[in-house]
Amino acid sequence: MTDEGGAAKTDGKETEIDIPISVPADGAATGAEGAGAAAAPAEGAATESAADGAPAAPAETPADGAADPAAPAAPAEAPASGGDVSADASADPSAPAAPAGSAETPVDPAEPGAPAAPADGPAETPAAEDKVDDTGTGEAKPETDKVGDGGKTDDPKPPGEEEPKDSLLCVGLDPHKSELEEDSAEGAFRFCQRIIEETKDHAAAFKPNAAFFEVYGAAGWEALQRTLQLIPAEIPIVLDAKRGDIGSTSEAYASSAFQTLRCDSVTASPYLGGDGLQPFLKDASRGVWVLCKTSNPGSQDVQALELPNGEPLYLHVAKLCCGTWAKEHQNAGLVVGATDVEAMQKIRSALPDVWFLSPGIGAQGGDLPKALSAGLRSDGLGILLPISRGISRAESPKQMAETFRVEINSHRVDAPLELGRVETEVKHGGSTDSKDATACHAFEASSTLLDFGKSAGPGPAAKRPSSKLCAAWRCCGGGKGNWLRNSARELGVIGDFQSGLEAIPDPSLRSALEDWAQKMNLHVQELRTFMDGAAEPPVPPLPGTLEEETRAQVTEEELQSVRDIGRQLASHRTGRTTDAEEWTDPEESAKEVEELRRVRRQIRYIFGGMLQSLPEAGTLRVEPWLKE
Ligand SMILES: O=c1ccn([C@@H]2O[C@H](COP(=O)(O)O)[C@@H](O)[C@H]2O)c(=O)[nH]1
Repeated sequence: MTDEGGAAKTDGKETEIDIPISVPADGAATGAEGAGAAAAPAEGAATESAADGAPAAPAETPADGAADPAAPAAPAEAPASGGDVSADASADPSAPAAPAGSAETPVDPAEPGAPAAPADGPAETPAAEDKVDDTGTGEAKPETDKVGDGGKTDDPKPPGEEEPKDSLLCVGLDPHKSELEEDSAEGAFRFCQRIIEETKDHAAAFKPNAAFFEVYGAAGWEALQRTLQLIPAEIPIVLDAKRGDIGSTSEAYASSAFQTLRCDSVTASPYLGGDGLQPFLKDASRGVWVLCKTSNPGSQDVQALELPNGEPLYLHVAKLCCGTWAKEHQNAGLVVGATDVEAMQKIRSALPDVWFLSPGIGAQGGDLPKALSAGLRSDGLGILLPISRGISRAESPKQMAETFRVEINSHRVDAPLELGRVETEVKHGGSTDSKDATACHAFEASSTLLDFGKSAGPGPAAKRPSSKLCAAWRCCGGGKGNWLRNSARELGVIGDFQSGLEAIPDPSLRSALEDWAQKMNLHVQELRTFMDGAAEPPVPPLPGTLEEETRAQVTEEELQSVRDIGRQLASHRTGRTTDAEEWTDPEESAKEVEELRRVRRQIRYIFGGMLQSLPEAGTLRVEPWLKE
């Protein structure tokens, strides 16, 4: 699932894909959405019976489902109204669709190309005509009819104009028997109907777990199919079925998940190897979430085994999967439980762009802030957080979904800085200078912004370099209203350019950074005036005009100056000077010196011969010329 995974279309709307199966919609989250932070889950709890991590979600008893502490039964009558949830098509690159993300090819956070897994955008679904009739009626159901009301929305917006969902929350649909009003397939269906209806405005994706339907036999399977049809067409579906078998059997599993059930992505086990996953991976418009480091305590038993090279098995799986098996379409994401922050960090360091599906928040006790800090990509995306009981068992699933979404988003603001700190820690071999890291992060963000700004512009999301950051810069030159708002919102992520600069000891570097920060803050201010409606964004210059050329030149110059600052900053970080020679890799320079010596020998040989043959040769002194 890479952000570049291409445009994904669902229901006629284009979105950029980042991940394999449609992911969360738009990027940037600002804490401003509502504060209400949900209480952070108990730290470190990784057992199911541990503290309940969800804001106010009841802790789970060991035996799932059985002794459920008075879980409020879900009223079953909620009508399935259509989805008016819109996937972010504009700013985001990353709507979850399929997991994306390649191992070795870091996708540009800001953009481009999130790992094929949860793609930054809904994965394409097959055309309606191609769909297999799964209704038993003999009629193929058009994709838009996935929504309970026939796919209609109250206020349909033209493609590209939808409001961003701005969520990384994946609502789990796990109809535990103990939570049903009626222990039957119909009871399971009604439970899901209510959850979908109440949470769809906050869900970046839905994740039904097949087990809870299969338990009711044929009627349960039918309930699953009916449930899937209630999910608004623009919200991607992660089928949690943990498939994977020998290739020929996986073909049937893949066909069941993608054609029969029309899900956008599916969870699968890596332990049968690449051939067992290929049937799921071969369709670029679908995604696979490969079980990498699961959220249960027993994941330590096998997944964490240490390989001879010192690497845990899960890390090897992650690299193999995203770097080799899913290389072609980058449509694999990784299931990395939010209960193991260390594993999240390790995998994130190795695979900066891959999407994670990270269950474990809520009933399993995962620590949300820590998980986000460890797993978010530097663009504030890259994780889908599936939460089932933490939402379904709340008195109001609707409110709980909102609380989770807001809570998650509030951490997305800080996480990149925190990531920067972690990176710096690594680079410094353990010593931490978080202020310095803050500056580094800010620099990186701005440099990305400039890079993307150069090619950004209004137009179909899939054609833009995706990213929120790009919009931020260039939107001064004329994004559409929606895009502009998104951009400005996204600036919340990188808005405080000043922070930490006073900690830079080198006065010239500090002053360069301050100049740059001032400039970036002016852009932020300008964007805010557009956002407030106090000013209209300027009409973008026509391509090829003098104004356009001047703008391009200014951008190029600024880009250069930001790069210079970057070099200084890196120099400050590493303790090396910016002197070009000292930056040279010693091995490389040894090779270069050797090559120069070889060339010099040749010159000496050729010219020496020529000179010797000249009549004046006897009076010429060649050696000094040929000395170093
Ligand atoms: O590592 C994994 C993989 C999958 N799951 C599934 O996610 C949900 C979690 O439910 P909660 O109620 O939010 O704990 C459930 O369907 C699991 O089977 C997981 O938990 N961990």
